[in-house]
Amino acid sequence: MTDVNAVVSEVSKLKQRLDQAQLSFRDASLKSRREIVILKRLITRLSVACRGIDQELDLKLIELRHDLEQPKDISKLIPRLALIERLVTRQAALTEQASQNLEQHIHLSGDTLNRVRGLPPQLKRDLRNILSASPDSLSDNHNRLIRLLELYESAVKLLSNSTNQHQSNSIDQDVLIHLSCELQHLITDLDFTDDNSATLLDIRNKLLAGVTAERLVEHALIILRLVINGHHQDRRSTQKFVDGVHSDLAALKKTTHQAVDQSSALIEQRHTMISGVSALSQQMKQGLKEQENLETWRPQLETISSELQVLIERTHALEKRERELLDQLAYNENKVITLYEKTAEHHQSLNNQERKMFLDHLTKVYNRAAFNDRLEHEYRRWLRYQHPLCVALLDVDNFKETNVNFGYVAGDKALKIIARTIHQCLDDTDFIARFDGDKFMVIMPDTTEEERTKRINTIREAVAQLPFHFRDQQVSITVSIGATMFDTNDTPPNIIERTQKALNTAKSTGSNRLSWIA
Ligand SMILES: Nc1nc2c(ncn2[C@@H]2O[C@H](COP(=O)(O)OP(=O)(O)OP(=O)(O)O)[C@@H](O)[C@H]2O)c(=O)[nH]1
Repeated sequence: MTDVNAVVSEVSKLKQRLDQAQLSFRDASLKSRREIVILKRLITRLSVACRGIDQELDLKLIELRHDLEQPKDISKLIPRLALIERLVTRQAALTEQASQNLEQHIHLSGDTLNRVRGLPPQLKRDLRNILSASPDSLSDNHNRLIRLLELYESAVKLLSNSTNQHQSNSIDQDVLIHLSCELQHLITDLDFTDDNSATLLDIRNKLLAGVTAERLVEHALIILRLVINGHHQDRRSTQKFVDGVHSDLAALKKTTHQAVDQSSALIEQRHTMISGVSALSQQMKQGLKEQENLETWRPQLETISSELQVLIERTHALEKRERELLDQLAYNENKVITLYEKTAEHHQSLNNQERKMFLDHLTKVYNRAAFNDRLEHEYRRWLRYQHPLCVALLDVDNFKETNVNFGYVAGDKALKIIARTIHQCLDDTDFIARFDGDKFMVIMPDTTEEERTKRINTIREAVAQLPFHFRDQQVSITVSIGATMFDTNDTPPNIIERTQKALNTAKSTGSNRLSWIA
């Protein structure tokens, strides 16, 4: 019994242990399933987090996820997990390295940007903040990098804006100076003798002193208005003149026509009268031949006499009308003479206007248009005769200073005196023109080398000796000269260019110099 009881108790213990073992197995298997779920979730998250960083790691994670879905012995996956662990560890090292590189690049690029000039202070402050921050993670560095890129973008925009603005400003400035010079030339070519001369002088002086773009446009508009008004005035006065001539001619035509009609009528009447006189004379002749007794002839004679009397009276009337006709013709002749004088005057004033178009209004020497004409003319003569033909360009030295120190009115005065002095040093066959601003061109045809060199040097010395007095100061003004001769294939444009080159050489060696380019 005891054995049986012992066996029973043993069995019961065994059963309890079996139950316990079963319970623990169930627990373990439950735990294991939970752990597999957690592992799966972890691996899925890891795949998502690491996707694209390392291809091998991506592949291994995909395989592991696939295996985890299979009813396999988990322990078999341990080598795979170990491999993934190695790959992840390797990737961590690589990421650390990349992070350090990124950090270095951020500092390098930041320093480069910091050295760029002209950036606004706020941008520099932001940049310093980025560079001084200590990043805790790769994503910190990513954020810094993004911020740095934003600063670069702002800097590039700012700099390209200011470059464009600078370029467009400098282009505007060049265009402005060019337009201002053109406008000055235009003013110089306008008529300075009419009511607008004060306005034109005022504008020219302002342009010389330098103007803004808005002012330039305003001045250009004023000049345009003056030119249009002048044109209208010219048109009106020409119209008036032509209307006057036209109505005078119409009146002349009418009176001349009447005179012609009257002359024809007078001729006819005279013809009738002559026929009458000749008939009476015939009657008298006949009577003298046939009549023997005067007393019987008397009544007939008295008729002839009274008819003659009538004819005489008609002749007087005819003479009176002829005199009137002559008066009318004399009046017409006077009218024609007056008309001729009027048109001759008009012709003269047109000629004067044309002459003025070729004169420089300030210095009263010829202007550039006249110079171009004359140079062309002399060039054609030179082509034909091959005589020595010298052209020289004279430029007042440092003339800007004269304007700046003593004002434009003093500058104008100096230009006038210099032009006159150059003119006085020249021969009658020479030619002088104001070429541009403070530059004069001289053409000397048919001179020997000695003559032209002497003449040019005389001009140079004469100008240098001019006693200018501005604001109680004795001022010395000099000119530099570039000269050349027409040769072989030369044409007017390249001669002008060569005088300019010669002048530049003269100027490069100082003031009051002469330079020749053969
Ligand atoms: N008073 C006055 N000045 C003029 C006239 N036309 C041009 N100018 C001035 O003449 C000066 C010419 O200057 P530049 O020829 O460029 O220079 P510069 O001072 O003479 O110097 P260099 O020619 O190098 O010796 C400018 O200041 C013009 O404004 C004018 O009709 N009257």
